[in-house]
Amino acid sequence: MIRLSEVGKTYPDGTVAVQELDLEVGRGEMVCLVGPSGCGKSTTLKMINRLIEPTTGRIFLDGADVTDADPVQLRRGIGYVIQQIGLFPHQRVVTNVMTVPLLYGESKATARQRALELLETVGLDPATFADRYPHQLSGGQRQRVGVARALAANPPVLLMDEPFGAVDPVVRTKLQDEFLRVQRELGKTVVLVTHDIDEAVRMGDRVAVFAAGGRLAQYATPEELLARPADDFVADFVGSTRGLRRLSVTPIRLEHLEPLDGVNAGQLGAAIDLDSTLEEALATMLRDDKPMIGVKKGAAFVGVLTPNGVHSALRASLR
Ligand SMILES: Nc1ncnc2c1ncn2[C@@H]1O[C@H](COP(=O)(O)OP(=O)(O)OP(=O)(O)O)[C@@H](O)[C@H]1O
Repeated sequence: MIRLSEVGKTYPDGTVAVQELDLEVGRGEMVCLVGPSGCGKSTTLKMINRLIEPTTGRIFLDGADVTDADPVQLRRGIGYVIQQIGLFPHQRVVTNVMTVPLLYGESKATARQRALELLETVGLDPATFADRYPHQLSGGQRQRVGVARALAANPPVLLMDEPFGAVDPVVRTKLQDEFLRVQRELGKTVVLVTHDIDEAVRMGDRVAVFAAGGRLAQYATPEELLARPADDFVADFVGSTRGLRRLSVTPIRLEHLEPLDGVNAGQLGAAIDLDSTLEEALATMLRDDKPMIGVKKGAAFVGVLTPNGVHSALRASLR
């Protein structure tokens, strides 16, 4: 869907922001670009919608070279969400979200209807929020409006630059969850820039770790990245607690469960779903102060997970 081929960007003052970058993002995939400050993440993102022109290399969108496209036309097909969301301060929330569909020539009634639906999608009750002005919203709510506005044109591709940056950790997790849900529902192709490795492994189907000068240090699934960092730089960047982080990206599997027979109900914490991560499982055990938890698939119990099971699952994910 998106392909960067030997893309480089040297700014006029000689700063090499990105060098020889090769990167592919599949249709419907969510890719996170992560790395220390100044390593070229935003530059890379902005080259995809040509807010910045690459110095070398080519960028393809659906097989077509983006440098052949009319930049304005190109950007209409690509949603763009930034941290300083850039809402129009003197327009109501609903009008902010309607802007792009109106630009496309949709009727006011259709655009309004769509804007109201999108507010609902991003978890803002239209009855409460549609007629407010941006300054009457919290930071997290404003960011949701930003996401709704980017979705309004129904673009197949979304570029997001630190979209959940300016909010506290609790709201941040909530926004991430909501966005993951929206993404699963709508199947957009997303490239998301973040400096937060936790956000990257939580959100990304794949994670691209950038090093200084826009060098791609590793491009892998979160599991792979945390289990097998490609070099010392990546190992250092994902941090010495990567073992703990792996809990959040490793699923529970049937083969790591023990049978339910013979287990005393008093030993069990609340049951969790087989789709949960090891992190959720361990968190439930700790919260309920129980040595094991029941695991369900739908309504049926399928077994019991113990800390030993968590350990085996982590080890198995390395193989
Ligand atoms: N217009 C510009 N002119 C010269 N250098 C620039 C320009 N824009 C960015 N840079 C430099 O290019 C490098 C990459 O910047 P970029 O914004 O892409 O990094 P980033 O990884 O997104 O950083 P951050 O996480 O801090 O936002 C930095 O060294 C930055 O100072």
